[in-house]
Amino acid sequence: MADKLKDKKIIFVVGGPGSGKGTQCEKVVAKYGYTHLSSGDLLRAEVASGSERGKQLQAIMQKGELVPLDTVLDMIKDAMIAKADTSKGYLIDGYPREVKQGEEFEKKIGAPSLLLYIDAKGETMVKRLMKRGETSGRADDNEETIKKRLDLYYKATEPVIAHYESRGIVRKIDSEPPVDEVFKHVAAAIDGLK
Ligand SMILES: Nc1ncnc2c1ncn2[C@@H]1O[C@H](COP(=O)(O)OP(=O)(O)O)[C@@H](O)[C@H]1O
Ligand SMILES: Nc1ncnc2c1ncn2[C@H]1C[C@H](O)[C@@H](COP(=O)(O)OP(=O)(O)O)O1
Ligand SMILES: [Mg+2]
Repeated sequence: MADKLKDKKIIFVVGGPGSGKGTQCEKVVAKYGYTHLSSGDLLRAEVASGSERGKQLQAIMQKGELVPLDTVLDMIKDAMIAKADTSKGYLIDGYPREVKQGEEFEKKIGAPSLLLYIDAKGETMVKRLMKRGETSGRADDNEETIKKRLDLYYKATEPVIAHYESRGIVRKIDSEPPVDEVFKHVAAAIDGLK
């Protein structure tokens, strides 16, 4: 089955909570027709299903912690396979969140051609998440959980960027400007892919 994923373009989209990963991914889908898979969205869909596993995931996410690696990776892989016949390539949003996740992904699926590093200041991310929390209904968009998510991002996820830098596939995108401005740089990075 995983053979279906051979030779597909893979783009990792990495950045802090509220940095704008999901926003930029939607624009990439519209312009380039890539398949957008957000690990957070996949997990929230499992929670919404009301399954026993969903209840366990909800408790972890509400605390701002990472769910077990195998759970997320299996979900991403299944979703990739489900779209393989029609997909030009994949935007993997919110994964890897730690170096080990990247290593396991490469063992089971394949190597990324590009890592988009969506970068915003801590205070910007907090402001955006507090605003998003007014309407998102997300159990983790509250002050206490946001702080934990940010701490975990700096501790566990930032090292992911350094890990891929030596391969020359990291493109750092300043996500402070307005959305369309940020997207120009995202598009330039994708246009640079062979
Ligand atoms: N460049 C930007 N300027 C202003 N607001 C932004 C920008 N990018 C995203 N946002 C807003 O910030 C919030 C978080 O964006 P989102 O794409 O959900 O981030 P992430 O997926 O990285 O958590 C959203 O409410 C979004 O509308
Ligand atoms: N790759 C991953 N590994 C472990 N847990 C993950 C994960 N991706 C998402 N989660 C869990 C923990 C996160 O705090 C929560 C929300 O993730 P998200 O929707 O990607 O957040 P955001 O888009 O705000 O960065 O889901
Ligand atoms: Mg998101």
